[in-house]
Amino acid sequence: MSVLLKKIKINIYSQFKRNLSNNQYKIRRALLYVPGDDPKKINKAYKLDVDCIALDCEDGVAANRKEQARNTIFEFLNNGKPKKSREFDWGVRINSVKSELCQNDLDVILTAQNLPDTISLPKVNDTEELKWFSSQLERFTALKTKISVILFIETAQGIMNLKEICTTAKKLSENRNFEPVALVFGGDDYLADIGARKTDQLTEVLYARQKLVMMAKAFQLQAIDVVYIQYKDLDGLKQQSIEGANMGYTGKQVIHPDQVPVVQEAFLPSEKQIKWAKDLIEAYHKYAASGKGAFNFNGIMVDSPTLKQAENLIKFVEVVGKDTNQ
Ligand SMILES: CC(C)(COP(=O)(O)OP(=O)(O)OC[C@H]1O[C@@H](n2cnc3c(N)ncnc32)[C@H](O)[C@@H]1OP(=O)(O)O)[C@@H](O)C(=O)NCCC(=O)NCCSC(=O)C[C@H](O)C(=O)O
Ligand SMILES: [Mg+2]
Repeated sequence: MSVLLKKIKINIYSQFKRNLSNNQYKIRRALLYVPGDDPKKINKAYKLDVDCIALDCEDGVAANRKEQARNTIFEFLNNGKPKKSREFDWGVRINSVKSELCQNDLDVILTAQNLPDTISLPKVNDTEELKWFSSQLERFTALKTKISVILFIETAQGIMNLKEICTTAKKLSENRNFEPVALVFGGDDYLADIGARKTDQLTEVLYARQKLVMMAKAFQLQAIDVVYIQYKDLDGLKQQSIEGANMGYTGKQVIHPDQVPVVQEAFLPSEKQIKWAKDLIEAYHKYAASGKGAFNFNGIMVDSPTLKQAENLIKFVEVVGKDTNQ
């Protein structure tokens, strides 16, 4: 970690702690899918420096291997969360409510000796599905503490009903044993659902991609961006990751180990951006003390929204630093 980054951490650590909604905040820059029926890939994922792993029962697993996947994941859960040099999110992606595989997945996953940190629920279409899912969770007495849930929005219905879905998730979590922590934009499923044709610029999903990030922020949830399936093209991945970060996304879905460092790096602000933010915050407070709300900062007008942007950036750096020792 650079000297600059260390200084920033020391100076404003207490401020960050106050600003975070709770100490459970986990960084989720890369969310790596690992096919649940493939022990070799699971062991490989356990050795990677990755923020977030989703042992997959859903689309990474063939229809005739679903049982194999949930039983393999059950064994890995029973063996316990692997020790890594830093904290990471140990999750399972189950099948969607509509698939009719969801209940079987939960029956196996939630009766393991060790529960995952997070359940990913794909293809959430409406609040009825969420109510059904949360009522299913009530059956598992092992759930003594709230389990984190990542909601996947990847259909036209899901995008249309997004506000109600988020409102219901938050409301249900007040009395039920789960906590919504993030929204994922399942761009590939969404494309298929609306019958769009994929372009490099993703203009065909722009509205949905922006709506998801806006709604996530409105409900204090993390926003996890589309998957980049050309997994050998790391330059293209970097470019799309930076684009997502610029839109307000805090992470991205990944499918291959080589994608992990590229994405995790792309979601970190650069040293130049960190210095800009730090200098701006200092200047803002200096000018504010002398009674100025807006001022010239290196040729741009700065006022409170710009201050907030700089603070967001520094807060993000702090959370990453705390979780990853970077
Ligand atoms: C895409 C792959 C099928 C490619 O697999 P493979 O040909 O085996 O790749 P490599 O030979 O380059 O692999 C090198 C080593 O890395 C291991 N590996 C590969 N992928 C993973 C992984 N995901 N996790 C852990 N380890 C992995 C290989 O075993 C090799 O290991 P070694 O031999 O020891 O060196 C494959 O990458 C893959 O299956 N990826 C996951 C696909 C998947 O999950 N798809 C569904 C998720 S995407 C999605 O859901 C989209 C979203 O919902 C939406 O709607 O948009
Ligand atoms: Mg999908």
